[in-house]
Amino acid sequence: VSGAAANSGDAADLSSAATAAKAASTSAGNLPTPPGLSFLTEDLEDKVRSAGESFQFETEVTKMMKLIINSLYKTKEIFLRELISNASDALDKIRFRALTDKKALGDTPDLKITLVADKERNTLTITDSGVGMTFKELKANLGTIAKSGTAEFLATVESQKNNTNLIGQFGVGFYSSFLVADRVTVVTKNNEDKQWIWESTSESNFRIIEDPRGNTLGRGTQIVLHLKPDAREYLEENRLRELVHRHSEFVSFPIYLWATKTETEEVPIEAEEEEQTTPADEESEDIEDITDKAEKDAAPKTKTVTKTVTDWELTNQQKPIWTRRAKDITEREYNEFYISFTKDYQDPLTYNHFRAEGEVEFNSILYIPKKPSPSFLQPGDDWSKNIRLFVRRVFITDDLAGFLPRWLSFLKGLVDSDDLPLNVSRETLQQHSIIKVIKKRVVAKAIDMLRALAGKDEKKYLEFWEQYGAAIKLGVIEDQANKKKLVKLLRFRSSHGGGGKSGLFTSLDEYVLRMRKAQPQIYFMSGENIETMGTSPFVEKLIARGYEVLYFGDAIDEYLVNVLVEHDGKRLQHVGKSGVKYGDEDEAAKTALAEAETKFEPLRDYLRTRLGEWVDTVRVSYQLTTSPCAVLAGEHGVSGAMERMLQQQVAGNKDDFRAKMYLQQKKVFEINPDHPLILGMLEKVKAGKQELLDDSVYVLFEATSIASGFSVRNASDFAKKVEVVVRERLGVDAKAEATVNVVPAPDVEKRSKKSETEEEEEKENVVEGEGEGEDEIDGHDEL
Ligand SMILES: Nc1ncnc2c1ncn2[C@@H]1O[C@H](COP(=O)(O)OP(=O)(O)OP(=O)(O)O)[C@@H](O)[C@H]1O
Repeated sequence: VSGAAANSGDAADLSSAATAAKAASTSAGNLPTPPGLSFLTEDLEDKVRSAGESFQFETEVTKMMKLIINSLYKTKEIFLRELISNASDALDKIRFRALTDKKALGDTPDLKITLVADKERNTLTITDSGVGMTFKELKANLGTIAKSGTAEFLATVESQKNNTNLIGQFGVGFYSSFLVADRVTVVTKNNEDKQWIWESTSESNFRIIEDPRGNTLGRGTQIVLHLKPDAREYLEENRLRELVHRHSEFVSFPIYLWATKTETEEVPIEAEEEEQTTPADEESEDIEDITDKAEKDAAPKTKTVTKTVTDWELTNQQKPIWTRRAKDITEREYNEFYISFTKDYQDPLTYNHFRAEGEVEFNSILYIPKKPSPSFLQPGDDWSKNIRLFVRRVFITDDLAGFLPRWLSFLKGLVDSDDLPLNVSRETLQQHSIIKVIKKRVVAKAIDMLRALAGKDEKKYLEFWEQYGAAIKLGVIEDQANKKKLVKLLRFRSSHGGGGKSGLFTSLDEYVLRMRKAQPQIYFMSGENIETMGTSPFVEKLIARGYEVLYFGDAIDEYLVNVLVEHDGKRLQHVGKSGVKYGDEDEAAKTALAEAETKFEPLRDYLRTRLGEWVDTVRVSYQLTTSPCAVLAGEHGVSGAMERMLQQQVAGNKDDFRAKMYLQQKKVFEINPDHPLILGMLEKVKAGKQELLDDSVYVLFEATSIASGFSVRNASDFAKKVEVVVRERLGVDAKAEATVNVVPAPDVEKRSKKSETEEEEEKENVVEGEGEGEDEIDGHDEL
């Protein structure tokens, strides 16, 4: 091959380069060239470098490449999984197209992936007969980052430097080639275009040239990786075999490795060889002749020889795992399939493989990942690609927006339908009645899977609950049809079994089983953490009496109780809200309460007036034990946690009248008739000394509100009143003021006005300083 001719650049040279390439393709590298594949020659690659049109990578791509190289250097091997997965996607696309366009497969009907390692040239070549790329696609797909959300992803990963696991959760795609290669050449041929060559050395640009050889691929894409010195292991057949088994076993197209193997063969023994081994003494006796003849007949006519042959070796199974019988598949196979299918870095938490029969027939495997995606249940999360749809083993789409309800956005898997037509259009797919039935069945099966897990393996279910509990709660709120089943999957921390941090999880059914005789309500407390909920005065009393209280600590719980209302005929009752009933209140207790109400009437009157701005009901309660009083939300009011959420809502939208209305609801103030403080207050009121109580009552009310889970209304007022009360307690004059000794600041320093150049210089220094890292905080005036 003439390098000079190939480099000179006119049309005649291109055709000579093409002939040269074809010739070289018959003897490339150390192995015989695989039949049916042609490779780029070095001079043709030189040609691309010198004559190809140059393009800049999008900045995002350069960032992505750097990130991949810096964070995945320890798991370089994933490049092969990524490239095979791209090849498989491209094969899926052409297979799908061929469903409606018979000519799409043309002269390249074999759908396959091949791997060829060339030790001499130090290249690994991955070829597929997939859909290929047009010039436009090539330039866009391998030069920009088309996927929305990638910028966001880049920011997340960058903020968690070297978080290999995080980056592993996203397919890193084609750019992972640069983990092992310092130069990558891509040859591609799409039915709609000519064959193109793309080339890059991972710097800021890439080149594209029309392939001077014409169409050598038929259709598809060939990726040539020029391996870095430390990536030579990927030239070893064994290593490649092992990687395909580990990461790409379940790719549904055949993956062939061009490999050597030793074969043994029986070959006839040559004539001379035979002579050497046969005694031929012509002088011998007849009798000996006969023996010799017998020996000669018995002597082997063939021998075993071993020889090395090079051939395509099929490295993967391809029979889709979901079409096999569940009892023949090991857990390991399910897990490996999951990893290759989702590109997760760890095994799933659980899975369900089933065949639906009846109205519609389909196979499905559903998986629950161990950890949800970082954007799980966040605004903007997109889970439309979580379920892949196949029709009779043919991949149809992985874009099924609306297939899974939001609460199931963590579920991953596939559905392979026998009933949908193969040429179903992706656009109208969602409206297809069969899809609607499949959807329903999948949701039902997912619920079954969770119920089975909860019933079979409580520990694992709680592991699930810790990660996805909010999703189940969301399901109860949003999925009316499945609400009943989902309620059974709810778990809450409870005062049963110790409370506090060790508070065990319980289901509502278990709670109901433990309910006391005549107990009419399921008691719960809400708040930010279990410690404060567990020590609130309401909970305290209930626990002291032997009742169980559930702790609702998630923001979503506030919405949940609005929808849940009751379970098994028992109303859910916030213990910090008006309306708690025990069911054992007898006539005697009722009379005692009525008497106490009358006894405390003067104090109740006084409190209603003093706290009238915030409280509309003051009542006596025997529900308090050691606490003198408690603040509750009225029946239509909201808990402290909800109040804070609403406050934020109002801060963001001043016109949110509904939220404002809730916030304006007055509270219920309960007093403990057996508490000495309350009795003392009653005495003072009866003696007409209310003014002595004014500040203390206010302080008591605010402090009790805090203990009951609400926030203090006016912190500075509260602090002032606390001071008043403390002064009283210490006998310090209420009007005495602190001696203030104000030290005046030094005089203004005289400075001359800065020249413009000085100011510019200063600005530049500040900008430079900002770029130098977070530690460099010295010298900032504010600090
Ligand atoms: N072998 C191939 N044949 C055809 N097109 C390809 C091939 N490899 C890559 N592409 C195209 O280039 C695009 C970008 O590939 P890349 O691997 O970077 O991302 P991706 O495959 O879209 O996503 P992922 O991150 O899941 O791999 C692909 O979407 C596809 O359109």
